[in-house]
Parts: sequence; C-alpha cells; structure tokens
Amino acid sequence: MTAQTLDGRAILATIKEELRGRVAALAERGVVPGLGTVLVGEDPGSRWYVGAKHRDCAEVGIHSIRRDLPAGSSLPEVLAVVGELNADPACTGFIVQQPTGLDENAILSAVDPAKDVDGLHPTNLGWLVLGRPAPLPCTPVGCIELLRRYDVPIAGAKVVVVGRGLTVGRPLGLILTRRSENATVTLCHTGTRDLAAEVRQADIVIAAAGVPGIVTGEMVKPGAAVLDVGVSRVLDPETGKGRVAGDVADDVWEVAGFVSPNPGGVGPMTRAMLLSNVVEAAEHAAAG
Ligand SMILES: Nc1nc(=O)c2c([nH]1)NC[C@@H]1CN(c3ccc(C(=O)N[C@@H](CCC(=O)O)C(=O)O)cc3)C=[N+]21
Repeated sequence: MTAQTLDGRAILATIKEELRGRVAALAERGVVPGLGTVLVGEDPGSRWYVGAKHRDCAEVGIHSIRRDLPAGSSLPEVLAVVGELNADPACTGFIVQQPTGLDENAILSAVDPAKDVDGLHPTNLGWLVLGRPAPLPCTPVGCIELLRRYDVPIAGAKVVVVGRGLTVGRPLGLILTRRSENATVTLCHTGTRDLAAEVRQADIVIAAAGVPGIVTGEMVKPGAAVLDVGVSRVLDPETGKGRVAGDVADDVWEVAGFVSPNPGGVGPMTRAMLLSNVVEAAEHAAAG
C-alpha cells in the first residue's frame, strides 16, 4: 500500500484562488486587507517563511508591511514596532515571527487581539478554551483544513497528536475536541510512556514533536492519515548538507492511507490559514 499524498501546496493554490474573490469583494467596498510581519534577526529559515508570506500576499491582493529588526534587538524595541502596527490602519493583522529570542509571552500579549492573525494572543487562546469564535492558530487549523479537503473524516475519529507545543499540539487538542470537529484526542509528547501503543490506536496521527522520524511505519494503523508537522534541520550524512527532516519516517508511506509530505504539506497550509485569518479580520473590521 502506498499512501495518498495530502498535497498542501495544491490546497494552498486553491485557497489563494478562493481568497482572491473575497479580497475583490472587499475592494469594491474600498477595503484592502494588510498583513504585517515582524522579524527579529537573520535566521535563514525564518527569513524564508516571512518572504514566502509576503509573496503569498502579493498573489492574493493583500497589502503587506514588513518590519525586519536586527539580531540583538531588545524587547522594548520590538514592543515599539508592535505598538506601531497596532495603531496602523493599513495593517489589518500582523505576526511577530517566532522565535525572537525574547519574552514571547510579553510580545504576544502586546498585540491587539483583533489584529492577532496568529491566534496566539492570550485572549484569543482563552476564547478558544471558552468556545467563542476568535482568530485561531494557523498551523492547527491548517492541519484540519488539509484533512477536510481530502475528505478524511474527523468527527468520531481517534486522533493522536504527538507534541504539546504552544503553536501546534496544545491548540490542536482544543480545536479538535470542539463540537464542530468532534474528534477524540490523545495528546502525547516525548515523555509518553508507550508512544507506539498510543499511535497505533489512531485514525489520524499528527506528528508535531520536532523529533525527526519519531513516528515510524510499525507504529501506524494501516490506512490511517498521518500529518508531518515537525521541522528539524539536520545534516544529511550522505551529502554533508543541511536539510529539513520531518517527524514522520519514510516507511510510514507504506502503511498509512494518507500522508502529508514535508516539505509540501502542513507548511503551505499554515500560510494559507494566515492569509485566511487576514481576510477574515478585514471582513470583520469592514462589517464594523
Ligand atoms: N509567529 C509565528 N507564526 C508562525 O506561523 C510561525 C512562526 N511564528 N515561526 C515559525 C513557524 C513555522 N512556520 C512555517 C510556515 C510555512 C512553512 C512552509 O511553507 N514551508 C514550506 C517550505 C519548507 C522548505 O522547503 O524549507 C513547505 O513545508 O513546503 C513552514 C513553516 C510558521 N511559523
């Protein structure tokens, strides 16, 4: 058996097309959505992600505002830029790319919750727990949207999430157990006693621990859907070059029914959901 590819790049292209229509409808009312990004330092991976987000915006007709700060910028310097974007009417929503090396909670808390297109402001995470609509984190929603677009059933499914981080695992558990998703979730992590036994129960496995190859073929139930979220930079022993390693081992493709490749799976979906959060924030703002 060879798994079907959950093609995040193809779905990103489809979602961009859908968003272009919504952006055009906003334009008729004189509204142009604007995405701001704040990047601290020179990390090549972070620079690539931020650059990709601006290229995405250009394709969809979203205005974008880029604020790059030098490595070693202080918390007050970053908070000053956050304050400027909070006050800028051209900026519908913005993100501060993590990691900044600074107090992330202080930065997240300073963002106007209405402009928090990362869905990571304490108020928005609080609304998620309390069950009121608010911007949702992009990677978890990207995982769910990718499954939906391939008609992988979520309601009633047993989902094992590997990883409890703030940006993926923790909010995924909260989102998947809402009435609208209705999954049964087991939230695992690198300290889980018998990870293989947990994963083997799952109809859907979401690997977001940041440990290369932590989910292997022998752990996966035949036919399950497996999403590879983890991104680790490793040195390829054969070429000696750096490359991205996901959390899903290659042999999973022989067992699973669906696999999201990495790259080309959840990463592009994260960008799609960011664009979608920006357009939605602009629609909310336009509706008053
Ligand atoms: N405030 C904040 N919000 C984020 O959403 C956020 C962040 N900080 N910090 C870092 C993570 C990571 N992230 C990715 C976005 C796109 C791809 C992506 O599109 N990757 C491509 C290309 C990967 C490659 O080839 O290097 C792919 O998977 O196909 C990956 C990862 C957003 N993050």
